[in-house]
Amino acid sequence: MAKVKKSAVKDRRSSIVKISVDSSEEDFQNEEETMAYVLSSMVVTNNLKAKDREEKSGKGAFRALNKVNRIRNTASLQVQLELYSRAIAHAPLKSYELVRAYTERSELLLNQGYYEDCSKDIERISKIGCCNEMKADFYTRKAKALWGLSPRMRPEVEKAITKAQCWLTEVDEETRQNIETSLNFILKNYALKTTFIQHDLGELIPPTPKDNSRVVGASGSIELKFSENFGRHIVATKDIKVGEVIFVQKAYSLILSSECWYTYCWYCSKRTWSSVGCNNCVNVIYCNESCRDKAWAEYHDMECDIISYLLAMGQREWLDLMAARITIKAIKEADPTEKFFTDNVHDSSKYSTVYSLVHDVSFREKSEVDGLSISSAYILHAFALSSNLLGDGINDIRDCANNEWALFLGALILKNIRISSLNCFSLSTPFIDMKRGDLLGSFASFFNHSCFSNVCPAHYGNTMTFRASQQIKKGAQLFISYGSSFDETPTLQRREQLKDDYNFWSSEGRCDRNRTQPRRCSVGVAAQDGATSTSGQVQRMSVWTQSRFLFLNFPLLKQ
Ligand SMILES: C[S@@+](CC[C@H](N)C(=O)[O-])C[C@H]1O[C@@H](n2cnc3c(N)ncnc32)[C@H](O)[C@@H]1O
Repeated sequence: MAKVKKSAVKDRRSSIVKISVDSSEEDFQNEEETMAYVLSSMVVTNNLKAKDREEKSGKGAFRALNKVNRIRNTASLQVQLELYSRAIAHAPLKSYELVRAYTERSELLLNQGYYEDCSKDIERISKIGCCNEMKADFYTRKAKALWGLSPRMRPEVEKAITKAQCWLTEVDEETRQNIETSLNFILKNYALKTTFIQHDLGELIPPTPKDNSRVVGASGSIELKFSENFGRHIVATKDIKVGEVIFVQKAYSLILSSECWYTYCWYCSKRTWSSVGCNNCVNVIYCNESCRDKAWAEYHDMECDIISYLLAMGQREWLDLMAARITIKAIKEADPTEKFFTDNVHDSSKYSTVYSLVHDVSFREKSEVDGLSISSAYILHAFALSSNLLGDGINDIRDCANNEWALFLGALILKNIRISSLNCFSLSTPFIDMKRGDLLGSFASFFNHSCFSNVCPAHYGNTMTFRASQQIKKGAQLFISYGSSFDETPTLQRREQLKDDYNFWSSEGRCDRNRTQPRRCSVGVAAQDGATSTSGQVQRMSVWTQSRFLFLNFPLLKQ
């Protein structure tokens, strides 16, 4: 589970509205009362206008293009590709700047052996169309990329070469000679560079269990229970073997970390080298047109402007974006008060299941609790500015305090930000020790914590998977670990952290025992069982490493 950074909610940089909230004397009954208080406490210094958010412009695209040209000889490939993605996101649709950004990026991708990605960019350029002087160069690059894809593309390569030759009349003498040399070289002996292989770990995602009649995506070996001590929790209905798939679901919502905004897809979270931008805003990129269209249909049609306004206000935290996204999805589903089992079935793709998640943050530090309320006011402000959800009547954000519908929406946002702060999972990146985002999935949030967890989460793209990392006896509770470095954290510190972040004093199983010896992790157990092993003894791996290891090795376990 991700922990909310306390500094993040305290440090608000916005100069648009200033809010000072001291709710210590107040006793709010519900989220609406809290929002009414916060909204009426706002001091508006400068109401945000439509022109204040960043819009697509040739200038914005050029800024990124010029930068990449300045640092070309020193910057890494990744930095250059990120700048091209920025340029593409900022360039107006069908503009010269967009064609230039795709052209330069396709050249870079070609030189690096990313033939498939290069071909995608070439396809996009041909859809927009480029000027006649660029066409000879364009078809030459196309010929190289096609040949790089497969020697079987030879007929298409030759077609592209013929087209390139046709357009040679449009270029100056020096360029013509260069292109001709290049074309002759392709025809005779164009030496293929090694093709860059992109690992798609999607094939390692286990099949989704279908044998639980009450929980979509869950195995029939588990059920949801409730007790005073643990609240809702998951219990084994039969013996579960190491490696067994417990639960697979598409995350209800996924927000990328800000450092990944122009390198990973905003919809599926996969790394992208040939991104496309949103047709409207400059803030998001997708790995392809299909992810862009799905995001637009599911939430980005509303979210697009809201993110732009939030960024203009200086609100860049994942938690703010997560709460806005969930609220939008709830509005689109339009039945946020449904019970969390609809027709007796828990379906994690429905907002009603998110609505029921734990959201009581009253045990947290007051500044943090107030920070969440203030963030919600900013998000509501962005909703009011960017959509007609609140009608035309809201000129000043303080008006929301007296508007019934605005208060309802504000309360929903506050609830969602609280839910997000208590229930999200970190999304790590295979092979790199880097957090690339945060995920929310409703049923996934019913796993309680144990420092000796028996279930291992591993998320790929926007799919969340949970497998047994130890044998689990019928009747036993299933636990995950809420901390990624708990293996190295002394018991008292671990327990205090859990108390601060989640309000329980961990006493389950052996949580209270001090760890002086590194414990043998469950992969080691699997290895001993003879299922798979690299070294036979895998010890003392962090939970993060363990989950990655499990994720990569379980397909072997199945054999
Ligand atoms: C993400 S929720 C887990 C599901 C939760 N039990 C429920 O009823 O929805 C996290 C909350 O569960 C409870 N919890 C998690 N692990 C626990 C444990 N080992 N002992 C007691 N309570 C625990 C805490 O109240 C914590 O804030």
